Amino acid sequence: MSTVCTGPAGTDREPGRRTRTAGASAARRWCAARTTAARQLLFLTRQAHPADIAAALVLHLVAGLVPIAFIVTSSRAIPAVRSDDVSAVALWLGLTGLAVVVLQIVSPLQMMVAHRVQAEVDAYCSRRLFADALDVAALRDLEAPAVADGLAEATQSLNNESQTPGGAVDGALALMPRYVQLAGAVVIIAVQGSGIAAVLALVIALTNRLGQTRAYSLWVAAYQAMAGERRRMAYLRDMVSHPKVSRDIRVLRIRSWLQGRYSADSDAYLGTLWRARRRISGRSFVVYAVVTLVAGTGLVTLAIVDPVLAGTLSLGSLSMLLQAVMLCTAFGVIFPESDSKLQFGRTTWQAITGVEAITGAVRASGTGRMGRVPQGVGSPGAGAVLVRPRQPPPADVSHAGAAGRSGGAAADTGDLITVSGLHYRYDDSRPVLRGIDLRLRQGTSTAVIGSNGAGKSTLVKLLTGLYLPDEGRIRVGGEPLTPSAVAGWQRSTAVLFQDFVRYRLTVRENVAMQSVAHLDDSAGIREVLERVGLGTRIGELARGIDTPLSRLVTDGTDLSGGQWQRLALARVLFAVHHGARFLVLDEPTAQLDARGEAEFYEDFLALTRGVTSLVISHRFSSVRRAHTIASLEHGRITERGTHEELVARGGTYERLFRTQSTRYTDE
Ligand SMILES: Nc1ncnc2c1ncn2[C@@H]1O[C@H](COP(=O)(O)OP(=O)(O)OP(=O)(O)O)[C@@H](O)[C@H]1O
Repeated sequence: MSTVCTGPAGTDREPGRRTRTAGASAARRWCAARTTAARQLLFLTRQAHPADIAAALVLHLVAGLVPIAFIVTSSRAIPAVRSDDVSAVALWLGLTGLAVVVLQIVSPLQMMVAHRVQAEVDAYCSRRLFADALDVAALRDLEAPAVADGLAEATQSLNNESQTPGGAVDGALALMPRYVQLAGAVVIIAVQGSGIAAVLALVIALTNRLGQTRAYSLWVAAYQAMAGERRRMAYLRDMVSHPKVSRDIRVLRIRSWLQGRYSADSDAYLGTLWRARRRISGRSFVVYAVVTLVAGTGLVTLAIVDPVLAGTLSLGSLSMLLQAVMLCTAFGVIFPESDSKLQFGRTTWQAITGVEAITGAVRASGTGRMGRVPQGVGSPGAGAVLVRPRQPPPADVSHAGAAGRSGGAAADTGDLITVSGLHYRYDDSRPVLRGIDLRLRQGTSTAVIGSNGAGKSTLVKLLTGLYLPDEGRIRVGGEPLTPSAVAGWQRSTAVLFQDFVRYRLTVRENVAMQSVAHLDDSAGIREVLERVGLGTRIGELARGIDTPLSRLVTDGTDLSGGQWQRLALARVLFAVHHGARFLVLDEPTAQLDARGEAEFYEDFLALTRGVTSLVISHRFSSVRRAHTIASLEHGRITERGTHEELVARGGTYERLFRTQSTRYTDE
C-alpha cells in the first residue's frame, strides 16, 4: 500500500526539496545581507577624503605584508645559521629586523589615518542626522517611542567612538591586513607544503571566521535588543547627577529605594545578557574550536608529515609552514580592531537611516511645493526697531476697549494666519482639536484661553509648524503651511513655550537663542533685559551678559524661576526686535508675581505693537487686553470676541472672568 501524503504540496510530499529550498533561500538572504552591508560600507567610505582612504589602504597593505615577510626572512635565517653562512645570516636577519622596524613605523601612521577617516565619515553622518531630525521631521513623528529610541540610540552612538559609522569604515579597512596575512600564509603553505593543504587551510580559516562573526552578530543583535533596559538604567544613574533630582532624593529620602531599584534592574539586565552570551557564544565556541582543532591538526599532518617523511623539508621550510598554519588556524577569532566597530557602527548607520525614512515620508507629503516661503514670511526687514510704529486697527477687531487698553490700534494689512477646519489627534486617542477656525490678522493680538488639557499648546504647535494637521488647513500669508514651508515660517516666529529651555549657556546666548545671527548685538540684549526687569540683576554680575547661567559651570550663576521666565521673555522680545513677525507666548507669566505680570503686559503690548501675537493664558487679567479672545473647550472654539463682548455675552468666559476677579479681589 502506498503512503498517502496529507500535507500541502511541496511541503510533506517533498521533504528533501523543501530542505534544499529553505537552504537556498537562507543562502540568498545571507548573500543579500552581505551585499547590503558591503554597499553601505562603500557608500560610507566614499564620505571620507579619497587621499585619506588611499593612505589607509597603502598602510594596511604594508601592515599585512610585513608579518609574512617576517615569517619568510626569519625562517630563511635558520638554515643560514646552521650552515655558518655569515653573509646570508646577516641578510636574512637584517631583513627580519627591517620588517620589525617597518611595522613599528606603520602602526602609529595607521592609527592616525584611521582617526581621520573615522572623523570624516562621522562628521558627514552627524550632519545628515541633525539636518533631518531637526529640520525636516515633524515633531509628532520624532515623539513616537520607536523613533525617539532610534534617535537616542543614534546620537548616543555617535558620541561613542567605537560605535560610529566612521568606526565601521575604519573596522572594515582594518580587515585588510588580516586578509593579506591569510593570503600570504596560504601561499606559503602551497609553496612549502602542498596545494591541497593550502586549499584546506583557506577553507578552514574562512569557515571558522564566518562562524565566529555570525555568532558575534547574533550577540550584538541580542545586546541591541536590550537598548530599552540600558536606557532605563542610565536614567536611574543620571538622576543622581541631576541637581534637581538629587535634591528630591534627599528630601524624599528615597536613596536606598533607588539603589535597590537600580540593583534589581542591573541584575536582571546582566542575567539576560549573560544567558544570551552563553547560548550564542558557547555553541559557536565549541563547534568552531573543535573544527579548528580537528581540522587544523589534520592540516598540519597533511602539510608537514608527508614532506618530513620524504626528507624533502628543510628546517627553514618547516618553520615557515608551522607559522603559516598557525596564522590560518588563528584566523577563526573575532578581530577586536574590526568586528565590534563593524557591527555597532552599521547599527548606528541603520538608526540614522531609520530616522531618515520618517523624514523622507514627511518630504513626500510636501505636495511638491518645496522651498516656497509664504508671503510675508521669511527674513526680517532691514532696520527692525524695538518699538514698532503704531498702525490703524483692523476692521473686525477694532474695539474701543481693547484698542484703548492695548495702548493703540493694530495694523489692518489682512490675515497673517488663517486656520480652517483644523483637526488633530495624538496617536489613536480621541481628537484634541476638532474643527478649529481662526483668523489672526496682521499686527493684532489674539488670546486663547481654556481649561487644562483643552488643546491650547497643541494649537500652538500646529501654528508654528511643529505638528502637521490631520485634517484642515493652515495658511500663512495666504499660502498653505506645507512641510517645505515650515522652516521659513519658523524663522519668522518667536515662541515662548510653557516649558521653555534653560540653556546652560551665557546670558547673551540665552537671550539671542531665537536670533543667533545677532549674538553680537550687546546693546539690544541689554535693552531687552532692562525691559523685562532683569537689568539690575545682570548688571550685578562680574561678567555681565557673558555670565554662564549654571552653577555647574565655572563662574556661572543661576536665576530664580521667575527670573528665568523674564529671561525667556527677553529672548522672544529680542527676536521681535530682529524682525520676528509672529509671536507666541504660551503661559508667559505663570511664574511671575501679580505685579510683574501687570508690568509685563504693559510693556509687552507696547514693545510688540504691529506684531501679530498669540497669547495662551489661564489668567484673564492677561488676556483681556488682546484684540481678540478665543475660548477653547474640548478641542473647539466655543466663544470669541473682545473682552467687553464676551463679558456682555454672559457665557463661560464671563463666568470664569467673574470667578477669577472675585478671587483676586478677595486676596
Ligand atoms: N505628546 C502628546 N501625546 C499624547 N497626548 C498628548 C500629548 N501632548 C498633549 N497631549 C494630550 O492632548 C490634550 C491637550 O493637551 P495640550 O497640552 O494641548 O493642552 P493645554 O490646553 O495646553 O493644557 P494646559 O493648560 O494644561 O497646558 C491633553 O489631553 C493631553 O493629555
